[in-house]
Amino acid sequence: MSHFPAQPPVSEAILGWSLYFEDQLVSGERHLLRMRIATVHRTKLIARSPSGTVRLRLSDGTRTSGFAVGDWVLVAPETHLLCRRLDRRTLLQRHGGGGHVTQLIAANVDTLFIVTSCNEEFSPARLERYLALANDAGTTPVVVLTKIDRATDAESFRLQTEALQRGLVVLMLNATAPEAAQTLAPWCGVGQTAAFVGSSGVGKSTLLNTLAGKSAQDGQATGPVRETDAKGRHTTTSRSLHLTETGGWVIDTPGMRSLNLGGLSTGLDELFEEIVDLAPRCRFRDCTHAHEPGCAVRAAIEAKTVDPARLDRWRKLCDENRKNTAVGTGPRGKRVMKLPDKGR
Ligand SMILES: Nc1nc2c(ncn2[C@@H]2O[C@H](COP(=O)(O)OP(=O)(O)OP(=O)(O)O)[C@@H](O)[C@H]2O)c(=O)[nH]1
Ligand SMILES: [Zn+2]
Repeated sequence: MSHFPAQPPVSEAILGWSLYFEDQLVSGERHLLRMRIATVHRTKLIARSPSGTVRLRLSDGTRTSGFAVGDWVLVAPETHLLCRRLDRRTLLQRHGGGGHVTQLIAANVDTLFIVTSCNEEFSPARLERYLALANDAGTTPVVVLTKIDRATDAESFRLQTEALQRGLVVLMLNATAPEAAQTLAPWCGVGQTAAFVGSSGVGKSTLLNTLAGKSAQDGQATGPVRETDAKGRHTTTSRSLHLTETGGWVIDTPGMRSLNLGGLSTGLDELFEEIVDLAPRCRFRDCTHAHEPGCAVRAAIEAKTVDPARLDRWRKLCDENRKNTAVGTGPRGKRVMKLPDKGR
């Protein structure tokens, strides 16, 4: 029924299999095939196995929305029936906003390449959202600054980016140059998985094609499956897993325009460490760093060791996260807060 272009055979190690997943197998599961979800559609799941790509058979009632690109699954050898999803090492997920639906972006991702350009597209506030997402998912964020060939002040973009999180790796490149693959190669080694996020036009597809050794014609521009949305428009909705020339995997994440934060645990603390670290030195344990005497954060702002804009954005993101973490029900304007449903 479905036809797929021939895929080169790969080993399980290249596919990203590790002890973390091996340890989850129970007796009676060793004969099952181990595959990684390559694309998630509304009614079907496509998986990558060491020998190629297959469409999985799903038992009645299986909802594809519970799976993410990059997931490891166990599959019956002959029938290709999906038996079980293994626990994820990392999970990138997006909050729907308004407190409701969480959308799975990708699973078992080691590195999140956050792509932005050295031009007016650059926004510290947007980068912080992606960083919080990466931190919370357990993935390593790497910011990729593109279009350095068109910028006269690329260095200032690098400095601004490095100030966003302690120890943050920032790469600078021209996405259209072949050397770009070399710059990203340390995060794309055998068995490693990376995902790309960023606004439209920053160079994600260009980088993905370079890493996967594809030309623009057979690459990402024509790669994703197009589906028709509710308004009859064609939108690129599917994320997919691509093998890189260095033995790693990259996942593109089309259609991520806005990024609402919600349900985060430690992601924001890691991002705003310079502020969080100071709080225990404030006179009051519940200091809001707004007007209280003896506030260590305000003192640091006075001393110019903390950027006041960071304090503002930290507050805003914490508020947003808090608001979206509890699900609002009841009529508008009179919100009854309740905790998110169990087992989601
Ligand atoms: N000069 C230069 N052009 C670039 C660079 N990065 C991307 N471009 C160009 O910018 C345009 C958009 O790049 P894409 O790779 O399609 O951007 P994208 O992030 O995949 O965008 P979407 O598919 O809309 O999400 C293309 O014409 C690229 O050739 C760069 O570093 N330097
Ligand atoms: Zn304070």
